[in-house]
Amino acid sequence: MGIRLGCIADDFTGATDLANNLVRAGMRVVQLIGVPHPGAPAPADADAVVIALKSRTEPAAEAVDSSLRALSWLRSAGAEQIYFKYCSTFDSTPDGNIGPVTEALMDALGTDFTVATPAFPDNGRTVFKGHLFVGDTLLSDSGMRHHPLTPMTDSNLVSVLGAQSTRPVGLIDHTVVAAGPDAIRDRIAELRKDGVGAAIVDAVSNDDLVRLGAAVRELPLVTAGSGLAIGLPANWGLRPSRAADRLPPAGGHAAVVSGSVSTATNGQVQEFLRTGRPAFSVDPLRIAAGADVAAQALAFAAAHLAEGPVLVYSTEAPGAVKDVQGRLGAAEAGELVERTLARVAQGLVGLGVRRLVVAGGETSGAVVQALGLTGLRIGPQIDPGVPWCAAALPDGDTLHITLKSGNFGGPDFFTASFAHLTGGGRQEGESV
Ligand SMILES: Nc1ncnc2c1ncn2[C@@H]1O[C@H](COP(=O)(O)OP(=O)(O)O)[C@@H](O)[C@H]1O
Ligand SMILES: O=C(O)[C@@H](O)C(=O)COP(=O)(O)O
Repeated sequence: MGIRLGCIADDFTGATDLANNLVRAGMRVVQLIGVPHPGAPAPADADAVVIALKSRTEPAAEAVDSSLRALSWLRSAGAEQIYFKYCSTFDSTPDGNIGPVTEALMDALGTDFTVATPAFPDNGRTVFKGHLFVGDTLLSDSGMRHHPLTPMTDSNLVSVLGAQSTRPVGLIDHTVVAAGPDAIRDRIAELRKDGVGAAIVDAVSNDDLVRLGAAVRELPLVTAGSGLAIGLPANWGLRPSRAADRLPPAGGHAAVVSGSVSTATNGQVQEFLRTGRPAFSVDPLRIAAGADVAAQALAFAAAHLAEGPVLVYSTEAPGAVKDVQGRLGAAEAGELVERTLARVAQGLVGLGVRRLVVAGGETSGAVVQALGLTGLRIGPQIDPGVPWCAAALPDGDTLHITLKSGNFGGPDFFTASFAHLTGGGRQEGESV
């Protein structure tokens, strides 16, 4: 039998976030890094496969191409329904990539309608009357308005998605969602008749997502943040279970690599620094000036790894990031930092790090690719949306890794996360 749910995630932290929610809702999930070769067999015993792409900030045509290749592989693996996962803060630009990828997947699947909701109430993302809230504030008032690559300045998702789509975008509002799956199905039929291609769906609670999950059972394509995942496994008779989240015991040194400039990550870096633990700051302007910052970071790490987790970070507050972008260009600065942090991660593994926290979706993509990881096994949840994972390094050794979405995780995530791993991982002298 093939897989049931085939998922395409537009970044790597988003992929583990989705896999985590599916596992918790009872699915056996395999996460693959990038699109497998066309003939590669589907993993045995998986209910869902999540293909992690780094397509969120690619040019739209490239994002469409990689998403369609992922779709083609997932269909050949037997997927009965496709889930396009994007960020719970709807990270995108007027050029895409949520709209273009959604429409390309719809065309390839021969479907005229899909739903769109980034709601993830467990992490404070709710959608009401089509407007996205991050905690108590509108998206456009949240830290996301300063995002270096995908600044979000409009909270009205009907207009945000509309600007990226050729088809009309509609709304399934909360009165309908609250009325249950039949009411949602009726509204979908109505919107379809009006020629609407995609509808933003309100959801302010997990119950809303469960109702939506039941209502979209027959849709070939759903698009969402990771929240909708809690409502889908039940469509195949699956129930929540903790059996799927056990990982092998962890060992080796611990380190954190942070290229996220999100508000929550800034707080986590500040908290780590406040505790006086070893931390190395990566300055993009020094990289641009030709300094071998990766080598310097690794020399620092080598001297401090025995003390406990070492942090290497480029995380800065919005003002400093804007300044760097003004001098180097936003894309260029991003790439420069990602390349450096990926080299740092490679070097850290060379120094014996086997428990690695990576913060930021783009950063995670660069790190995971540089480490040559091809798949992740999903382990226990640290905070909503963030699980520990285990991966085989190219030499066969096991690396425990967590890919932390920028705005997820508690203030002490960079130390508290390590306590969620079992095994004799702690090093002598380590103070976590
Ligand atoms: N100090 C910095 N100045 C400019 N750009 C930076 C800086 N630090 C990180 N970046 C870049 O900003 C982007 C952050 O994106 P990401 O890793 O997805 O995390 P997040 O979305 O949480 O901010 C990456 O491309 C990263 O390389
Ligand atoms: O849905 C989410 O918020 C996350 O899964 C996610 O995709 C976050 O991306 P980054 O903020 O770039 O880590």
